Amino acid sequence: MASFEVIGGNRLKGDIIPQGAKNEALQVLCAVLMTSEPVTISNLPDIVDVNKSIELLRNLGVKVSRTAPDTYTFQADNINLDYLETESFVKLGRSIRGSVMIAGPMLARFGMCKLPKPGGDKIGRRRMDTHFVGLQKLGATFSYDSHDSFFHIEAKQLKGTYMLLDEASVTGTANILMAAVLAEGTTTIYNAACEPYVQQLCRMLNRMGARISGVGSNLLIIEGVEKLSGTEHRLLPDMIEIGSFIGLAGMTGSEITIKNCQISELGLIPETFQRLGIQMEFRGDDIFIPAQDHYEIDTYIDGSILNVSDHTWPGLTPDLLSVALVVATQAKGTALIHQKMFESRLFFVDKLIDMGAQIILCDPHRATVIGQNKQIPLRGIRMTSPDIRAGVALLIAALSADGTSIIDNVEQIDRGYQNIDGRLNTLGAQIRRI
Ligand SMILES: CC(=O)N[C@H]1[C@@H](OP(=O)(O)OP(=O)(O)OC[C@H]2O[C@@H](n3ccc(=O)[nH]c3=O)[C@H](O)[C@@H]2O)O[C@H](CO)[C@@H](O)[C@@H]1O
Ligand SMILES: C=C(OP(=O)(O)O)C(=O)O
Repeated sequence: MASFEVIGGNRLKGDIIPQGAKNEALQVLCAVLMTSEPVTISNLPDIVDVNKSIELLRNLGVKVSRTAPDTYTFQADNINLDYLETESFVKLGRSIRGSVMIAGPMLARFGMCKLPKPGGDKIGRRRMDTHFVGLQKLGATFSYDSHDSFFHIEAKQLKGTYMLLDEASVTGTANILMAAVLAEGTTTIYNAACEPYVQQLCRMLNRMGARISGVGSNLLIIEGVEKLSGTEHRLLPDMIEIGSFIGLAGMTGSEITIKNCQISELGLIPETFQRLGIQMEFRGDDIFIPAQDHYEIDTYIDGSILNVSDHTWPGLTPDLLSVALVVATQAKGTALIHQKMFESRLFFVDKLIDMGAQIILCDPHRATVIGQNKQIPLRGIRMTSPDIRAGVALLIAALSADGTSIIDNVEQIDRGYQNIDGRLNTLGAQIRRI
């Protein structure tokens, strides 16, 4: 198990380029299975989850060639369905969330898919019903083996239909959408997720010959086509990494420019951090954050306490609430952090409390944070990263703290942040991998 030793208290300075988006990568990598022609994807981050997805594709028989450090060409013209029966598939499938998104493409192209319950963060219940109910509505038959947690789905011919999803699941929408693209007739998906990840997947599929309209809304209409062709696709910058860097800059009083952010795709993320008191300027497509000795949390118009909560897109993504929470600990003022979607994502506040933060965990979903206005800095301690975003929030806390911290289990952070220690050290951080 790897750890970071972090010497806190340094101000960072300089430019940083966000990596390509992890959660978009996991979707579009599965979409290469939709055609026998070459698909080139660029701006792929070199992170554990993406590399595991690529390994999964390679093991399925996809030809993979790396043409630049962040660019790969994939050709799924000779898929080995027997791989789905192997131990290697079970192990790899269980280790990442993204593996679930092979279901839609495999079903559409090969009439079947088997897959183990996917991995990803342990942040509460992560049910898969929306995925499989949607695929069943397209005509697939489905079974689940609770002994080995295996899903099995098959269909001779998928048929378009109308469906109203019971929740706007991000990966569920991607799965159903990919199956519907090659179904016979028209599919309407209402209450579809519309995160930039899903929008990018739709744009990529349309370039491959799909006929999807309503992109960016929660009503997708898909006219089925017989086959798709190859394409080239570039990932958006990772909006969660951009939000993490904004929080890092505010918390450590650093002057940082985050380059090429595609600001128009960030939704409420910049505004959320502005309301927590972090100043920023949009300079073209860069976000400049000036060094700030103090920052103050906004209140509502009537003076009541700010509530930072997640919502399906275009609401605030749940993946940034841990960072927002840590930022609030050193602000002037009080905020309620309300994580509506996941019930086990706020427990990491124990570590922040050990560092000296003033937080009341009201229940598994809500924490009240009383900011210290940087008058009492956090103290460095030893802690373990429970999940990817709590891990990065703890790293930000450690970088702002007095003294040295050790963060264990940084494999969680490595799942989604490319060379985070190296990149932050070039800005003046002191992080050592031990
Ligand atoms: C690989 C990937 O892309 N992972 C992301 C994806 O996971 P993933 O696609 O697995 O998450 P889902 O969108 O399916 O759902 C996330 C959680 O929110 C709940 N839920 C969801 C929609 C809804 O309208 N109401 C509701 O309560 C679900 O029951 C579940 O507990 O989306 C999550 C929600 O943005 C993000 O945290 C994950 O980083
Ligand atoms: C929860 C996350 O990822 P995953 O769905 O891969 O566990 C995340 O990216 O914050």
